[in-house]
Amino acid sequence: DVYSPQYGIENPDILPSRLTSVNVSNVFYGIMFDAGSTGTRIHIYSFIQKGLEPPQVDSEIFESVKPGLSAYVDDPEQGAETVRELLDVAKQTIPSTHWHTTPVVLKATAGLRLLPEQKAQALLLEVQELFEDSPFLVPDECVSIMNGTYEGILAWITINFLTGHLYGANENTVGILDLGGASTQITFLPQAEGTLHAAPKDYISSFEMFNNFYKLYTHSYLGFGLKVARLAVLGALDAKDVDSRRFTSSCLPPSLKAEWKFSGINYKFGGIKEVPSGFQSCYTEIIKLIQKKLDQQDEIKRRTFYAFSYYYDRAVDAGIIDVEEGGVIRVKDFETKAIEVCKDFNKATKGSPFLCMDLTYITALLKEGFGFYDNTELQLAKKVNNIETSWALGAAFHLIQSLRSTA
Ligand SMILES: O=c1ccn([C@@H]2O[C@H](COP(=O)(O)OP(=O)(O)O)[C@@H](O)[C@H]2O)c(=O)[nH]1
Ligand SMILES: [Ca+2]
Repeated sequence: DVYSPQYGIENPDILPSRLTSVNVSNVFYGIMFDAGSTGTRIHIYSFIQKGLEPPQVDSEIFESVKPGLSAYVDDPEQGAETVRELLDVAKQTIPSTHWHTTPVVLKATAGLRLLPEQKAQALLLEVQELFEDSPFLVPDECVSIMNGTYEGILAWITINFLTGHLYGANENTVGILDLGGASTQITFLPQAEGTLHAAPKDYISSFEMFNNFYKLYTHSYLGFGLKVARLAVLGALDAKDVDSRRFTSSCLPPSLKAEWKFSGINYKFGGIKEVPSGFQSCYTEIIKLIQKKLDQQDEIKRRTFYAFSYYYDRAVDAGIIDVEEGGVIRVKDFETKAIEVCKDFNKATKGSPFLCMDLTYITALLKEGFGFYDNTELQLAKKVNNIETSWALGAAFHLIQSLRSTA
């Protein structure tokens, strides 16, 4: 793909009619749907652009519904209905004069990647028909499954844009860690020459955004998202006799018997009374799923990483960070909390019986998977400057850029 952004006046189709002079600030909108494995979200952005400068984000409206599209695997119409509800928010918030110039796009991630191709396509087709019947601008490939490389790159673009690292000097860019329900991404801009050589070839991707060129290290690990990892720990992934079995793990309260629904399937699960439960046995269980499965780069131990999605949510649930503030933590804070939670299931797992397992998984993923030090600092952030930390903003920028270059 080659992107050649052209700022300003080239494309009357996607810019508001007020754009007649490059000296005037211009407002325009973009709608990005994130069809994740655990939920569907709409991001409605308003952008301001001055002259030939790259666009700035003015504001974001964010709404979400659960469960995700993949839960409607056998009822695509109902799945599209959840998207319609969110699209109504866009109609309520974007001035109708701008509807026909506002692009609407949906990108699905790991939940749909894991479905049989035909079922995923049926869901996407329903959504596409919905978009085509809407008053918004519908670009080519308005509805698709995003590849994991883009998921990482676009989240990296978002965070570095929001933290002011995108233009000019690249030395201080930050890395990103995204932990979804079904997949997880790591992305950073290598500074060490050795990283570019040591990395598997397909982990290095070149990307152009707003006339800057980036050579990024990025990879999406399918099946390593938090919720699919739970199924892996329980031995329930691809199990045949799901209805008749109860899946167990030492990462769960020993006396627990419960049910859990993911991606439309109901799982019976519980703890084990016969063997010792707790952090050590849980960690041993989980390490088997992680060891030697992920690429490790030495450089990441010394770089700044922003971590969000389930890294953030579970840190909040565990009381490591404040739900509004986020903050800087160290990798070992997840481990310390995991040990505490796994020791006293009754005390600490109110809310979720999975907290011990999830914190232990996150600890193992960071240390044994990516190879972070105990002392590596992580920036936990849900929003930066009031905008969601997610690949969606990067995807909206990318969309604007590609619409302009093909106009
Ligand atoms: O705009 C968003 C989108 C997702 N999430 C978080 O992402 C995780 C869920 O991942 P998702 O459903 O996107 O799964 P994926 O398809 O990425 O594996 C949860 O922690 C959500 O809170 C978020 O914080 N903001
Ligand atoms: Ca996601």
